[in-house]
Amino acid sequence: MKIGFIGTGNMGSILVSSFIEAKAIEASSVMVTNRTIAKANALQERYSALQVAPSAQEVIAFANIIFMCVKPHQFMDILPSHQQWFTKEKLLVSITSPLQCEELEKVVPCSVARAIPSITNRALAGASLLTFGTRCTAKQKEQLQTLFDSISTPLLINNDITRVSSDIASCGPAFIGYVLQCMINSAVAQTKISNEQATELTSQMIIGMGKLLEKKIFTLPTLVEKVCVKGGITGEGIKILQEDVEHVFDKVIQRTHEKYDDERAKIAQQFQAHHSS
Ligand SMILES: NC(=O)C1=CN([C@@H]2O[C@H](COP(=O)(O)OP(=O)(O)OC[C@H]3O[C@@H](n4cnc5c(N)ncnc54)[C@H](O)[C@@H]3O)[C@@H](O)[C@H]2O)C=CC1
Ligand SMILES: O=C(O)[C@@H]1CCC=N1
Repeated sequence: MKIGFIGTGNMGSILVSSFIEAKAIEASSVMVTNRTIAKANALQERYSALQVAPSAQEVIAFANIIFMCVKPHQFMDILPSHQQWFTKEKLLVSITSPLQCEELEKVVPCSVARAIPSITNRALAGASLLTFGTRCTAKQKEQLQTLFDSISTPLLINNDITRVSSDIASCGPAFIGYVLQCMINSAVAQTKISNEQATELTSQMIIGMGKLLEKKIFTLPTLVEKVCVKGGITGEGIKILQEDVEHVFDKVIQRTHEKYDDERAKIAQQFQAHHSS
């Protein structure tokens, strides 16, 4: 199985590194390209057998599975002009949420799937979100599922919960990372703890919490209950969080969905322009 990557920015590079390190693919079976070729060359420096191509055409011709790791509005810079290279037996995989498989199937003749990764996949952990287009064969589904099994816990999802699932699985590390950084900043500003000490304690806390959940020792609600000793100190802190944080994610989720709708509208225009040209 030969795998191609168009776009080796943040997520393209993370997927290449994770699949190779999980031994799901051999570096010699990978070909990548990127608009700024230096980013693709950086991957070759790490994995010498990996091939770098000067353009998307070589990658599509080489690979059975082609990951499109560019931003949503960049898809139409590439797909229409490369239609003849996406021959029927190939599988195009989009890693971005606003594009739906049905839309991509109208632009390329091959099979299409969507696999939204998470930065957590770089540690061969976390979830990924899979959606298969109508042309995917049983073999292609199995191949993609196996690839993502090696670096994550893949979940099959429908279009109607794509955005919210990606909010949790893919944006979640940024959201929770931001909240934890706020806790560190407040601790440093209000007490004598150093930034280094607060950061180390926070890192160990979140790693430990992840292990509790992984080992299914506690669920999130039982964990909160166990730490909140009746009449104790944690409960006082929780009261403040109830006032200020309880509904904050209503707003976060509303905002991400608004942005998603904007992106989908722009994509619809791009696709409309393509079909009527
Ligand atoms: N960053 C994250 O945690 C996640 C990102 N994604 C999705 O991954 C996609 C890419 O995101 P990032 O990797 O963060 O963005 P990025 O900007 O780091 O990477 C995009 C890459 O595509 C390259 N590119 C653009 N046009 C090209 C073309 N015509 N030919 C070749 N290369 C081209 C750019 O040079 C850049 O290196 C986005 O659609 C995003 O929604 C999905 C899940 C998580
Ligand atoms: O397309 C998405 O939903 C992901 C989530 C983080 C960045 N892009």
